[in-house]
Amino acid sequence: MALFSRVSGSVGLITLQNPPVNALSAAVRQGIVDSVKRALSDPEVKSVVICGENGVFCGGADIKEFGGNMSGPPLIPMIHAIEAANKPVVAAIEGSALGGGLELALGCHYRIAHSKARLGLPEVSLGLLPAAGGTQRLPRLIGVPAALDLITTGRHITAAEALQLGIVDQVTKQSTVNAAVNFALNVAEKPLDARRISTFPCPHSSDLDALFEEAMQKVQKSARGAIAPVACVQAVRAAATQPYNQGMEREKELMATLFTSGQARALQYCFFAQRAVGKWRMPNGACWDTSKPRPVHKVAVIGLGTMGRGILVALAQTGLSVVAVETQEMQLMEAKQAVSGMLERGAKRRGVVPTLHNITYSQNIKSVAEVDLVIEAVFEDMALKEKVFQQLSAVCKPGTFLCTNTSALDIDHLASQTGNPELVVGMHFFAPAHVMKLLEVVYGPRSSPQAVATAMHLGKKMGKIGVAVGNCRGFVGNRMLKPYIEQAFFLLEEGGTPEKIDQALEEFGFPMGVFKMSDLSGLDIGWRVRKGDGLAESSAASQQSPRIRDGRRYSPLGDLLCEQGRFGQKTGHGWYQYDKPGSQLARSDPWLHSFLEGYRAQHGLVARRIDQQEVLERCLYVLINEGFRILEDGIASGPEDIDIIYVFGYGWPRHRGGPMFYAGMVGLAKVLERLEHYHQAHPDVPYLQPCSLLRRLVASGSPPVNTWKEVIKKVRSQL
Ligand SMILES: CCC/C=C/C(=O)SCCNC(=O)CCNC(=O)[C@H](O)C(C)(C)COP(=O)([O-])OP(=O)([O-])OC[C@H]1O[C@@H](n2cnc3c(N)ncnc32)[C@H](O)[C@@H]1OP(=O)([O-])[O-]
Repeated sequence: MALFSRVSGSVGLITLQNPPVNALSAAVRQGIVDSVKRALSDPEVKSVVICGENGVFCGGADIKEFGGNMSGPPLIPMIHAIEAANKPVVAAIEGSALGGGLELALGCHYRIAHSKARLGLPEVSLGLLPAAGGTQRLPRLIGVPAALDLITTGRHITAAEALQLGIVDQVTKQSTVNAAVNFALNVAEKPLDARRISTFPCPHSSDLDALFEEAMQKVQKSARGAIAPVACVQAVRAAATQPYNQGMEREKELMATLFTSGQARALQYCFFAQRAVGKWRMPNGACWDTSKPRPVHKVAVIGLGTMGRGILVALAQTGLSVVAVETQEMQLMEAKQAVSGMLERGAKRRGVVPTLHNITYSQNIKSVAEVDLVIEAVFEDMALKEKVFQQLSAVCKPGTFLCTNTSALDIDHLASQTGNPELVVGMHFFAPAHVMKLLEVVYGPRSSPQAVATAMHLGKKMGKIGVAVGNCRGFVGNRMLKPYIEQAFFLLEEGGTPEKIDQALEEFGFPMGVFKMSDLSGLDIGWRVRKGDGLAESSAASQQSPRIRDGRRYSPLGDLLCEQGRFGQKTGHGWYQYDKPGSQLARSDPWLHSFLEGYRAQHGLVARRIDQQEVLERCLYVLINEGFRILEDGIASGPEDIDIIYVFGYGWPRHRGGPMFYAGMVGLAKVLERLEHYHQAHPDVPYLQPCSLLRRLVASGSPPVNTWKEVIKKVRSQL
């Protein structure tokens, strides 16, 4: 709702009230409409201020309402009525003015912002556009290039930038409402014609066509198939080329297409899923309410390879005091130089002072004795990690949390190397760790809820999106990746090429296909794991057929490439060729194609044409199938966990909502039918066998993704 009051004698104060962000729900819109009417009809009121309760102006339209039947007064006429008012209306912006919140402010005649406020039109990240006049007013106010930037990226800007762009008239460090009321008193009798943004001409640059052509190419390149950024450019183009009313019609038309699109549903699902995973819950019911994090003042990072360095940078940037341990002197010196460079560059970008002095470097593990939490990031080798955990357990003060950055190894086994297994959790960062948002917080059967709460809290402080998951080989992300990569290898055997398979996945929306990704991360990593598992035996040494392991189909293609020293980008050759070791531009490699032909001939395989649909179905449905197994096993507490892990850690296109949401969009029955089909064709591939949870969901009528948790609970209670 919205509260109306009269302050300072003649100022009508309208306060939006809808905690926590004063979203424009039907009740709030009704409250604004009623309050504006009251203010305009009250002769004692000479000017009006609109503000939000509890230090937040407005977080925009109520996203929860998008899924249902919209009721209450619509936004557009409400904002028009404010702009058309014959008494000055001032927006007092504290906290956030986002989406419909900023559009409401743009309908006001003046805008005053607190210096800490953030403003923006982030609708594009929800698959929409600012359809309450935002695409038409903002270019008229700040010009086309700046408006295009804000509307197509959805980025939030500071009050200082908003002032510089001309979005706000004044920035204050004091009480914004007081400043706005004083401002309103001063402008009470002033004429308003020059303050109604919809009447402004849109500032024109000399070559509009070239400007929009360039903007369109830019968004199409970065959108990876998302339609909202394209619609945003089209709507701003209407502002630049058509009268206001026609522009509004175009905005409405484009919004109607976006609003009902699957992409908007997927992106809005991601918005809520991201917030849902922050409210983690362990199978025993532990969550924030029951488990408070312990304060962490001093942290240690053990091992300063690529991952350790990234983690160190992310920690130092939070302002925490960090002890960095690397036993090899050369490696320590190199790391120190690299980390300082990363911190300096990061600080320069953000216009802050680099936090180099937060770090103490040491070669001695005993220097971690006084820290509150350790993150181990040594080489991915169980014997080495066991030793480190035994040492940590001996040297750390009682109560120190011991975390491992392993990407797949058994957390419980590592916990068993220590005197206090309840203090051990996984903190699985993604490379580069100071950039990537995702953090899998992995609890073993003995991890205490407080250890999980502390790791989740520290992750949040580091700007990460933490997802708490159970312990199993590869946890959630890498466990699901295994069958995905396996299918890609099988498709190569059957006639595919790395180029065609990658192209199908990139057209789906991944930033890079499976083979380019594998070249980037290094083929030797998977090879080492397969060797450890006894799978990647050289064909001469092996007693079994090179294409079968334990009665299951196996593809030795990756192993064969590694035997040739082709480890990907770092060696200049992998599934593609590169100009030199370390180069990033993947080029098709004729050697690889003739190698594949020779391999097929050797194994009596006849290449067939594999279309895009088969690539997507086999690679993605098998990954989704493993996601259902993870849910069934209770490793992830809900589909949101899996989806957020894939969107933020593995490049799954956000506008497709994550693998589990996508399965719902495709139709669970269809996913099941295609898996059955492929499993029949490849009975020796167990990953293709549909998971029983998927069967149960289909049998229970394929309920929507937000109700799966209930079905899973029932399934698990019956076990
Ligand atoms: C014609 C249409 C044109 C206009 C379209 C729009 O305006 S589209 C909208 C354009 N606007 C946006 O895209 C802005 C979206 N919002 C944000 O970016 C951030 O929430 C924030 C920066 C406002 C506050 O960040 P923070 O870290 O302080 O807090 P937090 O993020 O944790 O959220 C706290 C709680 O509030 C909830 N909630 C939040 N916003 C909305 C909403 N609009 N609606 C409903 N709910 C919303 C959120 O789910 C969470 O609920 P929970 O889990 O506690 O039950």
